[in-house]
Amino acid sequence: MGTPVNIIVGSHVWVEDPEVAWLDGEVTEIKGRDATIITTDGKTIIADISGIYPKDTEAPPAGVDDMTKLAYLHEPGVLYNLACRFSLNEIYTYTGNILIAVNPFRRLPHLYDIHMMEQYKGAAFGELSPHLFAVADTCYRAMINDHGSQSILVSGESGAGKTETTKMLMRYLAFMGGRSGTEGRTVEQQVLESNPVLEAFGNAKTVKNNNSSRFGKFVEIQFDKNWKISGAAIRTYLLERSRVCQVSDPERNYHCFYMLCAAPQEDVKKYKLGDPKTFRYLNQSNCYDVANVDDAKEYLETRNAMDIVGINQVEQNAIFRVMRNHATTFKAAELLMCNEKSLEDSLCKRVIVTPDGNITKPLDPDSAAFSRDALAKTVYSRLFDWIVDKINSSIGQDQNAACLIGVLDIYGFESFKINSFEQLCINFTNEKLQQHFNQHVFKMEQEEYTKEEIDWSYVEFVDNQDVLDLIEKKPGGIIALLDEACMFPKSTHDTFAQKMYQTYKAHKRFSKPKLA
Ligand SMILES: Nc1ncnc2c1ncn2[C@@H]1O[C@H](COP(=O)(O)OP(=O)(O)OP(=O)(O)O)[C@@H](O)[C@H]1O
Repeated sequence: MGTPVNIIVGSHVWVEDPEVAWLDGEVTEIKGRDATIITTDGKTIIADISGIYPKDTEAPPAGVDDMTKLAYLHEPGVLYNLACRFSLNEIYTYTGNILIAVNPFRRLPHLYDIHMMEQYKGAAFGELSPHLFAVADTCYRAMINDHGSQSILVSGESGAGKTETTKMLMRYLAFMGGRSGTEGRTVEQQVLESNPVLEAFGNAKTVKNNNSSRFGKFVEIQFDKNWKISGAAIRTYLLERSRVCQVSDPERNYHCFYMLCAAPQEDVKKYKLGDPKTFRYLNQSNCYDVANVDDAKEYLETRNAMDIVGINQVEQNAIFRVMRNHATTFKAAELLMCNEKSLEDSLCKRVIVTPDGNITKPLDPDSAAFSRDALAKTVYSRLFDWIVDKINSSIGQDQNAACLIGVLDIYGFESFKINSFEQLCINFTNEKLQQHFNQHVFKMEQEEYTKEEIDWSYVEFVDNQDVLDLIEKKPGGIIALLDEACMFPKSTHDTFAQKMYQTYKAHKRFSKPKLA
């Protein structure tokens, strides 16, 4: 995007650098497609002319508060602008009506206090410094003025600050639409207070974030005809199930397991607990503690938060009993309140149905371990859904709500050394969101330009419809192929991979890995 410019000898440019991403410098020579650049820090770099970008030498040193004010809107220009602002503690920057937040990794309480909220209340968008309160305020006013529901999408990679941002957005909406002087706990208080419970069961320490949300969340705040909050609902998506049985160093399983192991003595006895190092699902990683987190204290706080969101003592007991089902089948059966023999049989034996009757066959240890893990994952994810349902019924929904504001806090794109079905789902979701974004920002903008007969040929963007088709098309997409493969008893990972290589041989969005 931006105005195309010719790069000539003497141009100030950005050139890619493997260590610091981009370096700025001056072009001293151009031979064919090769440009020689002397960087500001004295390096000489020869780069292909298509990979260098013009630098705006007249840009203000403090950066600009809206990227649309940049002379050149390209990656190095955007990053440099964010860096200039960040060095002055300005963590927010606009791109039109989109807000970019850079994680400060330290508390900035003055940014979010009540005085700040007062300032943004009713201020026109862009009038004050970029801030998430401005986004929430615009959203609230748009709901009132257009009488229409609104939503805010919070996206970014793990650790970028999505959950913190979501919490602040909710605080602002509660500030605008909350009811004062109501008896008991208000809807908005309950929504905010449900965070510690959801985080105990849905968050874990990962490489990137000590408190990483391992699920997506859509919080719907409902408003009545006086534009006061009248109900709320929390919907969750894609809880990472594999973490329940598989954790690699230096990550942890879900926080609640470590909290439970650090519970007071009477609870430790009741749930037959012990040192986390003695549990298979916890000891696959050497990480048991998180810096500045006291699991014993968190346990008590979580129980307290459960009281607040309406999960009673009997239910809390049941939750912790179910969670603590991974040891021997004897303890698991007792805690799950089921018959020990039936549980053992269902994990260690397989029933084959034949015309002459059923044959029961013992499973080999690997297959039995697979059944055990499958049970643990299913139980945990159902428990999580149950907790979310419980919170929702305790908060209460307003069936007659006039409008709602939704805040979506969902995983960003993920690419690990080993990626599973979970990453496929997460990345597919993000492709969908990307398309929605494209449609919203670019396609609508182009229509506006066409209507006003303005040339928009320079507004380029990559349409990802072909990526979506590759994954979701019925029939022929990857999900459809996988569905089919799951129905063949003889399918293996390998036969499925071969099928994909063959089907998508010529697809430009699909490539076969070089190593098997
Ligand atoms: N606005 C902020 N002010 C101060 N600290 C912040 C802010 N945003 C994020 N942080 C810090 O960064 C950490 C990670 O942020 P957060 O958990 O919101 O990331 P996330 O994008 O939701 O990550 P994940 O996808 O892994 O859940 C927080 O625990 C907090 O310490």
